[in-house]
Amino acid sequence: MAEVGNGYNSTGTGLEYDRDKEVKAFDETKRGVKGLADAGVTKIPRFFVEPPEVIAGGWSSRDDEAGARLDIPIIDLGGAGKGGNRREEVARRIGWACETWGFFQVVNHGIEQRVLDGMIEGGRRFHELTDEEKMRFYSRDSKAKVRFNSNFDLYKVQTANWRDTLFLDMAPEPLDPHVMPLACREEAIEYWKNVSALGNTLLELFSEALGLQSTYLQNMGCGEGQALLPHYYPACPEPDLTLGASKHSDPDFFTILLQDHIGGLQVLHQGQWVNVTPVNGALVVNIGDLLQLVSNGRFKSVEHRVTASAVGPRISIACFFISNRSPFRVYGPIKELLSEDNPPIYKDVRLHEFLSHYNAKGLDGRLALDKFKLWY
Ligand SMILES: O=C(O)CCC(=O)C(=O)O
Ligand SMILES: [Fe+2]
Repeated sequence: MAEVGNGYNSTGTGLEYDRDKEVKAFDETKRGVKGLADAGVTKIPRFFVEPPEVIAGGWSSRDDEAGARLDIPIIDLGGAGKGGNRREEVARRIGWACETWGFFQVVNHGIEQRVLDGMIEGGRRFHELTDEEKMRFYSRDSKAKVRFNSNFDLYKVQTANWRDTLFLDMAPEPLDPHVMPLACREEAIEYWKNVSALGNTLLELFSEALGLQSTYLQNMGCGEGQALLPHYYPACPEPDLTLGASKHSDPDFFTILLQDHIGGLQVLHQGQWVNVTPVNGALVVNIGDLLQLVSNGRFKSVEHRVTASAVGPRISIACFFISNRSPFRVYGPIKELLSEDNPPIYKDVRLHEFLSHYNAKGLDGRLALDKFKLWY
């Protein structure tokens, strides 16, 4: 049967379309999605086309019952430093946000606007390098501490995302600045110093919100590893057919995200997609699967996605807070949080077991943590 258009049902079994070959050819250009956008494609390749039901239902902000626009909580961190007059109140509010939304934005976080703007511009500069300069960093080797690619899970997933990413593994081993692209080196180092300090403050606040000693989560190594990911979402010629990032939850303890003014990030809240409206100067914080696991399900790792847009490029910088990657380190529900009324719902799991599960599946939107649930 002849294949029509670029519909999802064109699965690559037809004579005219060899999906694997097309995916490989795309990868081998080492130009990423930006290469397609720059070439002026008016139709996106079929392996980017999502089934319509995957895209449906989420283009606008959800309204609450009173008709007001619903958005994730915004938390003012002013006065929330150690000994600050708002510390307790802020810890409580963060605890509430982590239990109900798994996502919130922070303002008055102490990182200068200049540093935020510099990081966005650095990310832009990297992705807008000439193909030749950028290609030198193209790699799918997850051991490479600096790597650029499009769709880290390109060969594992059904449908690719309209996005390119630079990965910078900043910690626990310090990253040699000389291996970082000059286009964003200074900006990334400065932003990372600031964002890792904010990460430490958040870990203290998360600990306090859980009723634990301030240093509890830090002592568990929750923020020892940090990866900085400048993402680039080019303008898309057919934004209704694909996504910038598929529905997923983050396989880390938590993430701090800096986004530009374009928007497109959506959070799944009570079964509906809620837009995360860009707020100038704010940072988005979300709980990852490992914090859901160690908090025994109290903090929620919530699924999110990024829509594609005809307007772009959109730039965002994710900072993943992971552990020190010692493969045999075991994470499980924190004993102090457990009781007869709150028995463990997750198993203790070795980090390598946890991560290999994620590496095998890519961003596929399934609730990965369920695999580590205890059977009752
Ligand atoms: O770009 C965004 O807004 C979200 C990125 C994201 O979800 C991720 O890096 O895990
Ligand atoms: Fe994410």
